[in-house]
Amino acid sequence: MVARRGRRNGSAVARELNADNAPTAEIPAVEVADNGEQVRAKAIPEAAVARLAVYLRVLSAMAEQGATTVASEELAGAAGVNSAKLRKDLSYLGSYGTRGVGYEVSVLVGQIERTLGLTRQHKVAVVGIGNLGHALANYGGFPGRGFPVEALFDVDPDLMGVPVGGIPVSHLDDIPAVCAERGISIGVIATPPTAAQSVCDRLVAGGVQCILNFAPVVLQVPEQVEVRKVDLAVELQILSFHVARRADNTNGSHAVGNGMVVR
Ligand SMILES: NC(=O)c1ccc[n+]([C@@H]2O[C@H](COP(=O)([O-])OP(=O)(O)OC[C@H]3O[C@@H](n4cnc5c(N)ncnc54)[C@H](O)[C@@H]3O)[C@@H](O)[C@H]2O)c1
Repeated sequence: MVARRGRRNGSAVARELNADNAPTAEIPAVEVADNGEQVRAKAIPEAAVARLAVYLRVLSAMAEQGATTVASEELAGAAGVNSAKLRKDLSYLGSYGTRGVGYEVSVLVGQIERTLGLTRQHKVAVVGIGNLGHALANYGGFPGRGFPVEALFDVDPDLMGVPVGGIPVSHLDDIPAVCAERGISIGVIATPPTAAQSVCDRLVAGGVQCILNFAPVVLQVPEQVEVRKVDLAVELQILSFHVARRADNTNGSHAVGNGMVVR
């Protein structure tokens, strides 16, 4: 992950957080002390934060199937990481498991949810209801993970009032009022790049604290607003790099038997 900063209107900064996982970026974890106060705990590397989200998905599926405990090897295998990395990641939460038993699924789910700030719902608005926006608005998997889509915006007159995934599309100009009224905390930008900055400004004016940006453009935001940029082309380029590296026979994957590897 790369954080870029730039100046805007004097004190405001441009901040763009890319979706790749450079090992240096760290996120301070927040813990709840015995007296209920939130205290800063150990910083967690950005890449580990991304893996925590994967562990949570796997653990939630295990809990649904009735599992109460899980061995680190089993959780690591299901999450596609090696168990040393898993144990290191969970140690950031102060979770070390019990020898011979492993981790208590419900306890670990609670710890990861608290660390990722998932103990409350984050309402999402999607702006730009074209190909990508339609897919995101129709995707049923977000609400169950704590991210209900509660508002949709576009400028296309043909889309105004039309429900997509059950939510009627509103006009771009209504972003600040609707976001403030519905308590939207995450804005997803799926507009053409030329429109992305003005969309972003409206989301920020509506009190949105986090932006997930699919448009291929760097956004200027106030310091307190978090931006993540999603670029599938970059992911494909990273895959291409690994394929090229494998062709050179220099990759460092760990064999775990039967020719399979975990990463
Ligand atoms: N990051 C990725 O991996 C990835 C993948 C696919 C697309 N994209 C990007 O996502 C964006 C959307 O792609 P798409 O294929 O859905 O495009 P699309 O043309 O199908 O949809 C864009 C939508 O944005 C709306 N729009 C235009 N100006 C607007 C404005 N000012 N305010 C609100 N809405 C506005 C249009 O009416 C349209 O409905 C593009 O920027 C594209 O480059 C990124």
